[in-house]
Amino acid sequence: MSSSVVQASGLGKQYRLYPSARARLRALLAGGGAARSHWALQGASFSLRRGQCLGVVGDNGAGKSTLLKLLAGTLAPSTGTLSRHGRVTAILELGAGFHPDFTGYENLRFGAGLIGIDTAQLRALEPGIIAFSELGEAMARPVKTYSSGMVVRLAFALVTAVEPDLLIVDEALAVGDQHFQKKCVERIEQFRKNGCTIVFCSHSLYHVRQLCDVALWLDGGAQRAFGPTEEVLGGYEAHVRAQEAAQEAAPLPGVPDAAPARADARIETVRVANLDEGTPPTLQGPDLELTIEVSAPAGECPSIAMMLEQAHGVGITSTSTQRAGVRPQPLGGGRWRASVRFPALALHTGEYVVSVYLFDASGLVVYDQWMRCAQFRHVYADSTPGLVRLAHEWY
Ligand SMILES: Nc1ncnc2c1ncn2[C@@H]1O[C@H](COP(=O)(O)OP(=O)(O)OP(=O)(O)O)[C@@H](O)[C@H]1O
Repeated sequence: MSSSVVQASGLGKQYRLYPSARARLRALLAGGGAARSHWALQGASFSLRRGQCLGVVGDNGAGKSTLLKLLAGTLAPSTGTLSRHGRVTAILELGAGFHPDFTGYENLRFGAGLIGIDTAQLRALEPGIIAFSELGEAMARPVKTYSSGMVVRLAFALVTAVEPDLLIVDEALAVGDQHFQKKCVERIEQFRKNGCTIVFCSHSLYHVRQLCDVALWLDGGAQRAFGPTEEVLGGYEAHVRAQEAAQEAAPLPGVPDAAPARADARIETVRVANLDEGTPPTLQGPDLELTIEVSAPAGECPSIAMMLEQAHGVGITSTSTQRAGVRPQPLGGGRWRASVRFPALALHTGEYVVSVYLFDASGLVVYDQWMRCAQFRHVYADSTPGLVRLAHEWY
């Protein structure tokens, strides 16, 4: 038997938007009408095994909540199929189903029935639920007298009283105080250790990195990527940076404009070693190695330089043969070659670009420049946040 707990195929949710409530009513009564169709989610396809933790990421309005509600069964899909195996518990809009005039005890009984806990089971579970919620005598008060944090505590304690096969968690946990958040995360972690499958939606990429082994990136309702967390978040972070830098491609700092191209002084080829066929290609292996061939005016040994920067972000480092005190290798006929290697490239997972420069012998005149001429993806196995791994020691 397959160990898949969730299997989604082509899952989509379409809403019909009407210009006014009156138009909506008219459409309901008479059929048709001027509805505009809006796809909150389209074509989500993935499967999750027992014990996997999925992080759902994306910009505001990307369709994350819609996907979680479909998985939880509180929304019906417009397209596609979804199969779920075992007990499903959703921590969505926590406490939204509580009745404000009922006491904590009454809401507990009422809520337990809704999530399939019968009276005998609740009797056994109730002391543990109340202890976890830390509500004590407040349980006898109407829920309308509770703070939002107290409502979340009661709801979380109830819905997690029985360990599910699939746990769906949205950002509701951000409501509680730090002490309670920690308890919630510990309980979720415990479930996970016991083999529970978890779907977790968050704007905090840090938490997605900490908790999830797979991630799904939604963009405008469409599934952009699904796979190992670090690979998906790398793509999503590049997208976020691209949006931030959308207006201008920042010029590289400190490099003057190139002189008009001359036939006898130009960059001929730039080659990055060990790239695969992807778009962008991924660097295979830990080293970044670049080989540059140029033409230079007769009798002049040029300086060859390169700059490495984030594809959508900051410059990282630059180096030149002149500064390094290295003479490019003469190939004859005014052609020169230089190679540079960054052993065990000390960058975290992300997309990077290389620009290459040809300077005169003094390193002052830019003969030619190939801006952002090679883009690649670098994958570093450890998912620590940040850009670069600096040498350091803890003591
Ligand atoms: N009931 C609804 N009727 C019409 N459109 C809706 C409805 N619910 C959501 N949408 C739309 O569907 C899209 C996806 O919404 P959703 O709430 O799933 O996004 P999200 O990724 O969870 O956003 P956020 O991060 O801001 O919570 C949005 O454009 C939203 O306006």
